[in-house]
Amino acid sequence: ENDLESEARDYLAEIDRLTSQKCYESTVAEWDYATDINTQNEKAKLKMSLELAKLTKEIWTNVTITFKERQDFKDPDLLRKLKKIRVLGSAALPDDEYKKYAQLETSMTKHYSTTKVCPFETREACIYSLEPDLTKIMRESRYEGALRHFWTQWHDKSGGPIKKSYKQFIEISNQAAKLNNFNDMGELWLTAYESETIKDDVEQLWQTLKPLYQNIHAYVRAKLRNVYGDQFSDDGLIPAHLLGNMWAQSWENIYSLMVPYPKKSSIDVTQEMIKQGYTPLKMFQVADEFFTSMGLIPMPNEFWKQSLIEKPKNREVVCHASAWDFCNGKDFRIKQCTRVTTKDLVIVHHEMGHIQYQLQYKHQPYIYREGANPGFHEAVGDTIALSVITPKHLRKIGLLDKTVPIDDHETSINFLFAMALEKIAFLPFSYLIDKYRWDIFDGTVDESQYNTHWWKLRKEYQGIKPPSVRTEEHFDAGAKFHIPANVEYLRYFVSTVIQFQFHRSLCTEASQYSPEDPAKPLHNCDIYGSKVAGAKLADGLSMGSSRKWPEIMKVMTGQEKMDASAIREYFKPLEDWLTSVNEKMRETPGWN
Ligand SMILES: O=C(CCC(O)(O)[C@H](Cc1ccccc1)NC(=O)c1ccccc1)N[C@@H](Cc1c[nH]c2ccccc12)C(=O)O
Ligand SMILES: [Zn+2]
Repeated sequence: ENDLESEARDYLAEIDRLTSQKCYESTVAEWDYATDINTQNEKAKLKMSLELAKLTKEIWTNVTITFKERQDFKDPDLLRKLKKIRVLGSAALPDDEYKKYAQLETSMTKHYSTTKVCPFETREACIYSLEPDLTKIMRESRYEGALRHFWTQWHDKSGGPIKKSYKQFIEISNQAAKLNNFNDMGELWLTAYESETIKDDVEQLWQTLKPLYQNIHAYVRAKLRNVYGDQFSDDGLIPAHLLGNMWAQSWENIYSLMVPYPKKSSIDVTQEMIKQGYTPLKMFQVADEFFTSMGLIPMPNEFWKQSLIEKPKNREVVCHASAWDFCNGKDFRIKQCTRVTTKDLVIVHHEMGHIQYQLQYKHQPYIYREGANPGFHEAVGDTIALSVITPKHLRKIGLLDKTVPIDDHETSINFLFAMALEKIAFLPFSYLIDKYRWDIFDGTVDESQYNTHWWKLRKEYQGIKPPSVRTEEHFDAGAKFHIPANVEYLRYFVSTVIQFQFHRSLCTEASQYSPEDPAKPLHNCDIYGSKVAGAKLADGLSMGSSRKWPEIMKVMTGQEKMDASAIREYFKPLEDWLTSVNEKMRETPGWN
């Protein structure tokens, strides 16, 4: 066998040890900063981040010089590892450029995480935070003036001030991409999907699901017009501040304004959770118990000791939820400013899904300790949450009264409608975030058009409009965490589609669903306690990114492709109901 090949294998093993140690130190510094935003922690974080970048670049240099494109290497696994190491990302930048890049990203995220806004119709101090204050107001308030005030305050104060930084950040990002032999950073991001056709595949999925979205949009528009009549004109658009969410990305919070069958149950168990004295810790324990009921890995002791699951009172933190792998196979944490709500119970499962994935692949070499593609990582927790949120499961854990009927048609429509407000409404949003950034990265749009382009896409894909006049003084995309924090977003669109494929496959495995059996519809499936479903999920997750994702998709679902058949099957009863109801209301789907 080629002795250079065995030398390469030994070097890669050495990389594992070197990188894991530096990764641990850098992640600790990152955690200390994210859970206590101050100058000292910021400096330490930036210092460690630069050191990790230097090490990564050193390894890349050795690999590319010593083992440059060796066609004679036979071992496919070795070739896969070398190919992955070659994509350096921002670490390709020269030190001073890298420092600027890291500093910009840190300061934009700090700005987002610490922005405060002023109260409505009172003279109180301007100390309202996004979490929990504005999130609660956008969820609960039905007072249009207040919704408009807090929407405008947040967008003006969080986005506008970082516009210049973002422009610089884009430029340095593209420099990094070019150093990796890509045209722009958008292209580099897409390499994570290892597919020539990912953009076309996503566009195709969107075209398939767009009619269902437009049906939901038409129904919601009609119902909101009944409540906020004067806000509506005949342009067919929905004002963005009326959808129960600061970014109009998921609409489940306005369910109570438009329940299809009001006499039947709903899946908003927030009141019941409060009544039963639920705490954030209890929510995490309930989630952990779901995973272990399927034979999956329990959260380790470190997790319970080190996680930060409530917003501290005495210091600034990055409240946007995240799940952390400290690269040493032992230390895993979640940081979440948890509130006792149904939505946060779903988010707890979402975050714990990330940790479960990290636990499942922790034995993999460092280079493979990631999702099969970024969408897989986002889909794990959401797939579990699809079972948790069913009336059947909520009953099992005592959050839905046993006497409440759950198998009749009306209850199903109520449930599917609530799920569509979360999942279907989310599709155009999760698609346009990166379409927007691809257009900036590839130069289609420059900073003089940042806000115009944002609202062009928001209208075209979501059929929404801003509640107040927006100009190029503003930077409304910057009001969404993932833009200042520079987190790729296509992963959530991919996740929304594939989580239903995972759900259908695991439900079949758990004999909770069969296409022929009308008594076992997909939306009623709860895989809780199914060891066979757990084993199938673990098989896929434990592979990390050691194989191309279609191979792992096949292990988990029997098919290799992303396809919309599962999500369409899940929502089919609702789609039929919506079509007929919209016709009766003479509500024509779509907008011009
Ligand atoms: O952003 C999140 C959750 C945060 C996260 O878990 O995805 C987090 C984002 C993040 C990435 C990088 C740095 C900081 C934050 N991702 C992770 O923690 C994570 C962990 C391991 C691997 C990959 C990502 N959700 C999206 C939308 C979303 C998708 N599914 C959901 C379910 C419930 C609630 C929201 C969502 C949002 O809020 O717009
Ligand atoms: Zn996530």
